[in-house]
Amino acid sequence: MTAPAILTVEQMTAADRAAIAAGTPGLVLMERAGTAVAEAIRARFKPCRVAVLCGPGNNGGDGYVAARLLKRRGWTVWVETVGAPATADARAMAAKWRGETFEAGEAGRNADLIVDALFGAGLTRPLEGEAVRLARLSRSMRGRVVAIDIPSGVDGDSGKVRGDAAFRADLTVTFHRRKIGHVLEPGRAACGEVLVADIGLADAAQPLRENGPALWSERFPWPTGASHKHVRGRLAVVSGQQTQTGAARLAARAGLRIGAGVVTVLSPPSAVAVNAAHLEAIMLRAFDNEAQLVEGADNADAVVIGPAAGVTPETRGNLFALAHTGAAMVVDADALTVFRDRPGELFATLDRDDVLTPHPGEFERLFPGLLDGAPHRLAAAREAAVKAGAIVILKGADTVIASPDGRAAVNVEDAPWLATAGSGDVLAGFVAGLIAQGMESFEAACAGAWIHAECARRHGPGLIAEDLPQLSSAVLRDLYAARA
Ligand SMILES: NC(=O)C1=CN([C@@H]2O[C@H](COP(=O)(O)OP(=O)(O)OC[C@H]3O[C@@H](n4cnc5c(N)ncnc54)[C@H](OP(=O)(O)O)[C@@H]3O)[C@@H](O)[C@H]2O)[C@@H](O)CC1
Ligand SMILES: Nc1ncnc2c1ncn2[C@@H]1O[C@H](COP(=O)(O)OP(=O)(O)O)[C@@H](O)[C@H]1O
Ligand SMILES: [K+]
Repeated sequence: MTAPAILTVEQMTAADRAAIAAGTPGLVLMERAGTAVAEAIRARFKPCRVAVLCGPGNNGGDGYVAARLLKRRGWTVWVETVGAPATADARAMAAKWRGETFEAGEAGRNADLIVDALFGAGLTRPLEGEAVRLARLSRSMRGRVVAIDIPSGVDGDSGKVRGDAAFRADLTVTFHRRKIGHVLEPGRAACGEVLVADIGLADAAQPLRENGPALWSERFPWPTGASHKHVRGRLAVVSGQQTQTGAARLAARAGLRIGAGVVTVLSPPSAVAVNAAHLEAIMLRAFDNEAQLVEGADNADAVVIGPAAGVTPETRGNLFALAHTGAAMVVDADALTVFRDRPGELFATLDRDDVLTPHPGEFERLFPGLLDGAPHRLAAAREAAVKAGAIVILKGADTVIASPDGRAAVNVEDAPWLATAGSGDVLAGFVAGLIAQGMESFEAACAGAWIHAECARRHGPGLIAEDLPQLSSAVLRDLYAARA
């Protein structure tokens, strides 16, 4: 089982060319593409009046095919063009279309459903003129817009809108694999549901992967009959001061739930009483200086440092001290922010199996200008991983996980319920809990991020961070039942 790849436009074009070179004509690929679109529409909508908006390139070519096939099934269909067909394949498909054709804006009637076949991967400049008007119209047609390949105006390589207008679709039918523009915002939201249709192409090498069990489940660290708690993995979590202890406990609980055998909260003296009052299976050890912290983390396989740790010199010192213990570090929140003026010191301390878990604000503090300067957040995360020499989880609706060795994955399913205080602390605990059990750090980061989002999806509205560790049990049970 391999996780589905996510391609750049160039990789997609290469796959397309390879198929044509191997003997499948472009027209056959286009017929398959248009067929997939027509089938998807027939599966989701009742017969209605359809306007297929066809651009000059091969995206328009797919549109002519879909129009023909829907009309053959008795649907009322017309084509509205923005530019005459300009590629050989699009011209051939336009010639096979025998129905009504208008220049966009001249049909003089309204459709129940519009199919956006204006531009796909080949969009080279912002939408103009009539295309802009149609893109704006699509925004007011909720429930009635299908995009072919990608909503026109969205850049396939970044998810960004070229210029200031792009289509918004309810369903996007793309081919072979998702492209980056389907998974990164705002393109991701503009796509609506994404259906990936197989048109018989082969995969490219070293691509971005969809994050999901196929990527890591074969190497998930399940206990065996010979396991005992110390073998299962030891996790330590550094607590903040007296009034800031909840975040560390959330991380600790998450680590325990996800299977670490022994979890210890390492607490400054001021916070020992409050931590003690709230911990049961999780152990507690006080530390008053770096030496005691290292002693407390002795034998830990992984540590979490940062959640509500305090943006203080002590947090920096604690991180440096833990870096020498041999435990893999998951560095989150305050332990990221505290290096804002000296990120190089953090990077010099990290090993390649350490994990940084910044949200975009923390990312900007460590890698100033990188998010805005990079073509998209995947590229930013990849560059950050190389710079830091560690795994980077760039959090958000479209969470990206990147390794300095070039591997990268992205969460493709929505989990908006995670936008709640403390959920990031739980993520840090999940990831560290998996690393403690011996899972390789990139795969642990991917598994932690996917399980985190899956917990939220299963719970839905009303989720609070405290719910997440408990919710992981059902997700783990299903993964366990599905293991090979
Ligand atoms: N790859 C595959 O395997 C398969 C791909 N398939 C399909 O092909 C699609 C990609 O086709 P494509 O490369 O022809 O690009 P597409 O966007 O249709 O048109 C580019 C044309 O538009 C023009 N143009 C660009 N921007 C413009 C603007 N703002 N305003 C006006 N014009 C603009 C641009 O002109 P230029 O900039 O070059 O002057 C060029 O002439 C893909 O999305 C999928 O649907 C399937 O058939 C199955 C197999
Ligand atoms: N709209 C969203 N959709 C999916 N996940 C989200 C969304 N908003 C936030 N998240 C996730 O919620 C978590 C929030 O973490 P973080 O910002 O560190 O919050 P906190 O510090 O309160 O724990 C991250 O894992 C992030 O990816
Ligand atoms: K399109």
